[in-house]
Amino acid sequence: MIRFDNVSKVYARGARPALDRVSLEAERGEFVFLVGASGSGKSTFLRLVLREERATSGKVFVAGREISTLSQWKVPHLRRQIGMVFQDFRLLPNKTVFENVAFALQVIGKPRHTILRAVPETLELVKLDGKEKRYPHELSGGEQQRVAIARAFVNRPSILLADEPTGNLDPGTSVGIMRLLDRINRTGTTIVMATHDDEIVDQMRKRVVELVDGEMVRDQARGVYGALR
Ligand SMILES: Nc1ncnc2c1ncn2[C@@H]1O[C@H](COP(=O)(O)OP(=O)(O)OP(=O)(O)O)[C@@H](O)[C@H]1O
Repeated sequence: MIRFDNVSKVYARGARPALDRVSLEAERGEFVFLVGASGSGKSTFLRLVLREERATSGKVFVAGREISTLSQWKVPHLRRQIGMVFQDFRLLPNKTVFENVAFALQVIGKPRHTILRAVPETLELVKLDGKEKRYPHELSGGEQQRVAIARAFVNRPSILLADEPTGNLDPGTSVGIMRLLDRINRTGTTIVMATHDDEIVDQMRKRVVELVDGEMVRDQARGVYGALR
């Protein structure tokens, strides 16, 4: 589903690579934690999958296509297959819960009847049915993140990328968010989650990929946050 072949990313000439010869394959339906210190290259990895950046060298494959050479006009089609969740939720403050989720379908031209079916279904999945009419400021942080996840998933993408989705949440709320991501993963969605949350990584026992200064130093099945020594 996602494959990196010897991928490097250098942002400015002369600077050290943000990603350094990374090779990795994530199959359909896998759950991968990306861990590493601040600046180790986690967000760069996610941006390359989304084609927000292009690899300086190496090849990036997403859903069977080599995307580093994908022409710009095909990028929106690529992004429809990928949902993205952020630490800071990024909801539209002047839209209700329903409208925030519906908007993701409107911008890709889905018909009204699809929206009226898919949005309630997805809000039920994230357990926010009954709160459709609330505005983001009327929700807790955990609820806002559920809206953001509903928005990312409403189009049923094959890949969900999450950049520190529990970074602004307390431990109990984070566990709830992880249960939800786990449920989404079980529908066959490939998930790559960048995180600093050691407790969550240790609880979930999923594949762990660790980056240090852009290099992949560990790829561990059913892994933990810190390497076992
Ligand atoms: N747009 C950019 N231009 C230049 N350098 C960048 C850019 N984005 C990231 N970098 C550099 O690339 C390296 C990797 O950054 P990246 O954001 O991928 O790390 P990260 O692991 O996601 O960090 P964090 O955990 O703090 O989010 C860092 O040295 C950073 O300064």
